[in-house]
Amino acid sequence: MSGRGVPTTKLAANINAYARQEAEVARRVPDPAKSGWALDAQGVSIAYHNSRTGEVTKAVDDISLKIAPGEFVTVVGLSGCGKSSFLNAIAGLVPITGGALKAGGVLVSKPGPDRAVVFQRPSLLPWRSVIDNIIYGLELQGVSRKKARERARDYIELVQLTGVEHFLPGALSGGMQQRVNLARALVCDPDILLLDEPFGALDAITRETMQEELLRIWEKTRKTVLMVTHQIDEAVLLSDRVLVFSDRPARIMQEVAINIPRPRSPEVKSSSYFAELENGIWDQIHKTARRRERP
Ligand SMILES: Nc1ncnc2c1ncn2[C@@H]1O[C@H](COP(=O)(O)OP(=O)(O)OP(=O)(O)O)[C@@H](O)[C@H]1O
Repeated sequence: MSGRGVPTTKLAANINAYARQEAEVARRVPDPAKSGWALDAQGVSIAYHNSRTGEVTKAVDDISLKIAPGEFVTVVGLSGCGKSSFLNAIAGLVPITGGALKAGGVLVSKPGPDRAVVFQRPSLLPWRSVIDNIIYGLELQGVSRKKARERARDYIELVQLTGVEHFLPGALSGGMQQRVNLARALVCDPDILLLDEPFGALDAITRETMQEELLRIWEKTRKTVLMVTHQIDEAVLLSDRVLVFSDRPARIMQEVAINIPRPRSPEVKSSSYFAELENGIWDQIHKTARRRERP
């Protein structure tokens, strides 16, 4: 890093932040070192190069982050700061241009069944029934339709779609379609679940229901989750840690440990501790927004 001309003070601050993250995770997660890190990002940078104009857009700058197996980590930040770029890089959909990114100890170079992504829009195949949408990924992996359908039953129950499994997606509400999307991701039994504003397209009431559902599903599956959201209360309710990204190019500006006992229910939102966490995160985001507004 020093070879790239990073000032010593900046380097020390990065190393300290990284060490703090590691210590914090180690405190809350029983033994991450034994099973290895679910995600290990070291100095990750992402830049987009427009071959037509020659313009380079730096989206992510020097992000270091370790996520332990079974942790639920959420990223928040201003629109366009680089959140999805970081998530897409972990998914193997966007190449990193600096640093190193490992999932389950293996360098990420392309998408893989160990990482499943749920986007804001369900993008279901309209001609396939609910169950056949859920098993699509399994079929692509070579699992027979019979076996895939058997495996899908548990997940249909988990996301509470029993009774509508033979419906076409067009007959489902937005919330139900997103349940299908979640089941489709979970049925492949990924090590990491990447959620990019999964409830961003839903109305407020459905979103609250889905947050509760995700809490319940996470309790049952204990998947490692990295989620991007614009909803600060959603981030606090669901996560073990919330990362506040700076404005573009994104860096980790603040890391907030959410020490609310689990299992959690939405009632925790009315506690003063919840409000304190939420307000602290909002303050950071507002500061960044004000900086962006300045000419
Ligand atoms: N494929 C791409 N090619 C060029 N620039 C891109 C590409 N994808 C994203 N960008 C740019 O990178 C920056 C970060 O985008 P990104 O989508 O990661 O931000 P975000 O924080 O997820 O935004 P939002 O919250 O609005 O979804 C933006 O300036 C965006 O225009």
